[in-house]
Amino acid sequence: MTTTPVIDVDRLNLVYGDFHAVKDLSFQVGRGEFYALLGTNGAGKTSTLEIIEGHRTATSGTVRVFGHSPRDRSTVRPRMGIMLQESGFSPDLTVRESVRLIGDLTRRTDKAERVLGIVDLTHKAGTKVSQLSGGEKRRLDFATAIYGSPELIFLDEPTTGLDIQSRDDLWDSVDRLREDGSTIVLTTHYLEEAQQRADRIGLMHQGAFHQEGTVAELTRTLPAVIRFTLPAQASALPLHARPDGEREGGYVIETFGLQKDLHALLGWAEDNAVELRDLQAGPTRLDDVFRAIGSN
Ligand SMILES: Nc1ncnc2c1ncn2[C@@H]1O[C@H](COP(=O)(O)OP(=O)(O)OP(=O)(O)O)[C@@H](O)[C@H]1O
Repeated sequence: MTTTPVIDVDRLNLVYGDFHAVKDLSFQVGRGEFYALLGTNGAGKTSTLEIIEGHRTATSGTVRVFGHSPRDRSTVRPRMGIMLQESGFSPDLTVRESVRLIGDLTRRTDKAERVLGIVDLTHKAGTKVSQLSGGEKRRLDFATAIYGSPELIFLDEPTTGLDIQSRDDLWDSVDRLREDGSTIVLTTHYLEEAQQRADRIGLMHQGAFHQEGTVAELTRTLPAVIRFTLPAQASALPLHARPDGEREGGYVIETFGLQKDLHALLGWAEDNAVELRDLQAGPTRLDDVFRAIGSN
């Protein structure tokens, strides 16, 4: 990376009592990057993010955000938007007051009406937080994170509890922020959201990286999969197909040469006048990379 990274984590360790939660973790996030920090439950993602966000002190190691210590709040906080897993808004404040409070805290300038419009909460501006639905609270969290269009935005499980339309709207807003140059750090258990958007993924397990890289780099460690169903009367099997186990008459081909094997399979079906039903073919999904964590 030629320019100073927005986030620079070097041999970070965090110990809770006698439990080593984050172990010698090092990674960087570049300006404008969309970085997803993913992992199994208890892997250490939240602990790591809390240190980067300045909410928690590391046991050892160095963390720099925009070249500064995250504990240097007055320098760093105005440049960060944070959407935590659980919002900490006072239930007695109205929606508008909550947004303005974050504005005061971060010393960013913006209009509450603008961000409330983005998350479709304009009509709730005068409503108390305690009277919002779960999804509306989540949208308020997002509105406060993007108030003043910060350079660096942390999204911790941003779409949990959101309906499809709200999810799409949220990702549209994130896309626009990225076009304007914002850096995004995402944690989520909805892996397809990360798979679709992240430039790079840090996949944590038991306090350390299991893998780090682009989606393509992570998924190419496992074979692509072709699935299909054969009619009962089919006598021979194509290529190295094996029974699916989950579907009667279903077969699976695992391959590191997807295009070549798919071509061969279609040729075999043509030559043998066999109809391949429910044919699906595609690269490994991030879910499969996750499932493989425990097995290697
Ligand atoms: N305050 C604490 N005191 C002691 N142990 C803690 C504390 N906070 C977290 N832990 C432990 O540290 C480990 C990492 O927790 P962390 O919340 O960072 O994981 P995570 O990757 O965010 O998990 P999840 O996906 O389940 O939210 C867990 O085993 C957790 O039980």
